[in-house]
Amino acid sequence: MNNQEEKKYQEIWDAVLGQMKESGLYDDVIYTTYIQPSKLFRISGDVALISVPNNISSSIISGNLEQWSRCFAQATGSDHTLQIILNKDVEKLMPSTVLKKQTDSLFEDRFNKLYTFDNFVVGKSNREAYAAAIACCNYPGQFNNPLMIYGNSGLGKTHLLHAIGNYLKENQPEARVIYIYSEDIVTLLIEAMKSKNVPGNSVEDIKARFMECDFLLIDDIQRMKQSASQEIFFNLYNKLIAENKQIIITSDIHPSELKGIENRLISRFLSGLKVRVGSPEFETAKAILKKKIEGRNETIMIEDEVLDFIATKFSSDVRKLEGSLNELFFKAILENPGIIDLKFAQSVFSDEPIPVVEDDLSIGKIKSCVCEYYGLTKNQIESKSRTKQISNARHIAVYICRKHLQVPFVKIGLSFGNRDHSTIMSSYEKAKKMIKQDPLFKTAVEQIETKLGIR
Ligand SMILES: Nc1ncnc2c1ncn2[C@@H]1O[C@H](COP(=O)(O)OP(=O)(O)OP(=O)(O)O)[C@@H](O)[C@H]1O
Repeated sequence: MNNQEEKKYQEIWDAVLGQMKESGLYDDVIYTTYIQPSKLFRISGDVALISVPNNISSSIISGNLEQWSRCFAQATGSDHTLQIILNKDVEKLMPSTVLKKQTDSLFEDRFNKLYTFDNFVVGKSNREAYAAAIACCNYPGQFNNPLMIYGNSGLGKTHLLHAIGNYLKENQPEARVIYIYSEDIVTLLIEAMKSKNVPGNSVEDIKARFMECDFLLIDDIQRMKQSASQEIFFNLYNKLIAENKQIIITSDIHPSELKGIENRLISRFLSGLKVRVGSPEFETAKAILKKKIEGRNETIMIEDEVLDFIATKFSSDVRKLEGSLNELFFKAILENPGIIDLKFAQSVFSDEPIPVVEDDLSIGKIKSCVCEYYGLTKNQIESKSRTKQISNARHIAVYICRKHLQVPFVKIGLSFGNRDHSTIMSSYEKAKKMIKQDPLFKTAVEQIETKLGIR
């Protein structure tokens, strides 16, 4: 109930009490003790709920209910059935704190100001999702409804939802936007089901509030698991779509793999646009790191090579990329190395497992092709062996990786038995030299390139 409503109820009830007092029906002490503390709790349709402190008050008022009803009609100008309830039962009719808090704040601006489109680094892995998000802001409900953004944890899905919210606030301030976690919708609907007789908080009321939105942004739909509320959500969802309200949903798995969500709902999700955000490729990961460093006011310098190292090591999850920066700067404050160089970074992350690098497929392909050419195993090419055949094969593989994938030496090193970047760099230089000096070596390189279809 808002303040205005509360004030109105107070005025009505004061008028009713005034008339009843004047009627002389009650002794002064009875009136002050048992009647004056009563309140008009709520008017719902043609029912008015009167709350009283105890059973005695209830019996006294109920004993002259007709007269009370007449006074009430005079005060409000219409007929109502009066129902008396005890204060202690009012609690039961009140919306739970969760429900109240959440419905009150449905349209609140909950967007993290740092999560904007400008701060979102766009690369191959997320371009589609970025473009679709912007399109939804500008053409709501028209093309991509719903828009499902899915992908592993920590890859920027929530960032995009917040970016939409921030963008709309700036460019379409009149747009009504709800941002909500899927489990909060469930809580809200279940609470509404429980308070079905509470005016203002029934399922229909909650649905009506959702219908006021122009954009519904639902984060982490994979957590929506309560079947009891899904029927209601299903109806609400259909109504929103029918009225061209733009729905944007994130999920950490492809919508077709969602568990615990009714098939008919999944098929609705599948009918919209589904865009995946993947792990950032090396350049994007590095650009994200740079962006995050820009946003910090660090005085300590960080060498570019270190960014290569981190971008290679942690690119499977942007949250980990950020975490690694935090860790680096934290350790740098403690140990004061002057500048954060590769050696320092390697020492900080020496316990981290060697990652499976995303582009490994290409590096892996090159390695396999070289191994096949020389009749070696993958273990041999990655080993520390310096026999001519094995080291030549390794130099060629490193050379081709660097030349054709343009990946940093640090990254190649991780795929070659976690070798140091300087070792890989010298392997590459050796290969370049041998191509000039040794025709057999040069032919081997060319034949392998031909086999790989890159010549
Ligand atoms: N392309 C990007 N540009 C800039 N920052 C990014 C990018 N992708 C992710 N981030 C940052 O990574 C962090 C994690 O992103 P976010 O919370 O959006 O991930 P998520 O995909 O929603 O993960 P979850 O599924 O666990 O909720 C955030 O700080 C976000 O700003």
